[in-house]
Amino acid sequence: MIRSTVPKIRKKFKITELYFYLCINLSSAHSYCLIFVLYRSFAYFTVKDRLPQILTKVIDTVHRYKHKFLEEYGEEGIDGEKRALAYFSKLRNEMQTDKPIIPIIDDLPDTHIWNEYLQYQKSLLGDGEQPSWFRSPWLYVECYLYRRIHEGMTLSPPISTYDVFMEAKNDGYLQSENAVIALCTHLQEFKTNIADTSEAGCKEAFSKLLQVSLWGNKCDLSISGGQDNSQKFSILNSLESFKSNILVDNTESVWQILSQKKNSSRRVDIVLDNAGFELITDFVLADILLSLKLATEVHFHAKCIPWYVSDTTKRDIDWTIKQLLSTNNRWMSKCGEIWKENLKKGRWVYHEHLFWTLPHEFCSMAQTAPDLYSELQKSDLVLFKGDLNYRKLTGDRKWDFTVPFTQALTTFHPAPLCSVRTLKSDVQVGLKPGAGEQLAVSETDWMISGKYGIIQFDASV
Ligand SMILES: O=P(O)(O)OC[C@H]1O[C@](O)(CO)[C@@H](O)[C@@H]1O
Ligand SMILES: [Mn+2]
Repeated sequence: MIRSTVPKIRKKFKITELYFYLCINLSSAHSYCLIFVLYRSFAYFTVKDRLPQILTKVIDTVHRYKHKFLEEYGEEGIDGEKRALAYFSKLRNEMQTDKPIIPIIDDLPDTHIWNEYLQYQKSLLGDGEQPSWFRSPWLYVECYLYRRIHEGMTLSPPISTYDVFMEAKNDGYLQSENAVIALCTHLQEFKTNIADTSEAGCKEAFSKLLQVSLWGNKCDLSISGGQDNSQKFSILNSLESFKSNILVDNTESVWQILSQKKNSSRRVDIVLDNAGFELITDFVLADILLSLKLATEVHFHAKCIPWYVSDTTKRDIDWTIKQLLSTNNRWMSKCGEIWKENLKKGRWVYHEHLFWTLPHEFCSMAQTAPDLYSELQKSDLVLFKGDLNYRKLTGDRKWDFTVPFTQALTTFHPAPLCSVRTLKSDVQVGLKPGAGEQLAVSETDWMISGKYGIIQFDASV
């Protein structure tokens, strides 16, 4: 059991407890209710069903690419494919039979950090106990799975650099094309009249695009187990009706911080989440930040390795801009041109750091990745996109719903920051007394359905 070093936490169901109740107490009548509650935990469902489903899709993808590997690398490509498939089948078996978590054996810059973290997990258990797939914190095992998938490819040359989620990410973008067109059109048309737009009009435009970026976060391929989860229609017309689903809306504070010194140099950082439609919504937001002179530089932080199926890597950014440039839709290609130029001229800056693909909570960033922490300290506002970032911001603990966001962040205060996230896991803070409980009465899945969202700000540094 992981213990928090911070006060006022609610105990989180650990997979450990759950597994043992299921195995040992199934016949005991008094524990029946408990089993039921635990059995319904999202963590358990994720590790038992969703992660094996994702891994099965990876196996299928690598298998389907056999001919491409043969074409590209000859027989060695086939050997690589076989090695990767054997690795993934073994990994799936380890996960499904609750084998101990084993050290990472590839030789990448983060390998030793992962192995030290495993030692740390061991130290939290009793003597002789081993962390295993069902006896470890959810955040850790889920991140570990993606790192093992990366290891599986790394150890399978010559196909090592192939992104096993690339196809799903690309398809997600292509299936969202109508929504992308609507958004690019909206942005560029707004910008043609920007000089005549009042302060109130600018604020409204910003607020709208911040909401679009929020709802763009519904489209992740991890929650859907790798299945299509694209945005099929424009969300611009639905914003008004979605507004009541924003449980914490600190847009006003975000606006205040950005508009107070308009025209002076200001840096906004966006810690990106998913590629596909969500990435377009983030680019649109970054574009309006510059166009409204709310920021002079936007810094993007992406993942160095394929992660949580749909998370954005450098390849996804390049691919997305290429796609925009190659269409014959006027506004899409215009967006592509402007965004490419922004990156070239340094108005948009791309960053990668391996800390984003570690299992660590963000409150350990200052120790584990001091260079990244100092980089974020240069920012006037850091936007954290998505659910996984929220879990890491809050340490993925079962906080009381009413605990202030600033308290759940514990020591993580590099700069004013804002989480823009749809709820897809069972952690939420900063709600009004009774609000969470009331939602739970009518919608048991309110924390995991993606129907609700937050724009949650914290200014303490
Ligand atoms: O892309 P996001 O918003 O970080 O969501 C990732 C998903 O993966 C999860 O970790 C569950 O697998 C949830 O937190 C969330 O549903
Ligand atoms: Mn994601």
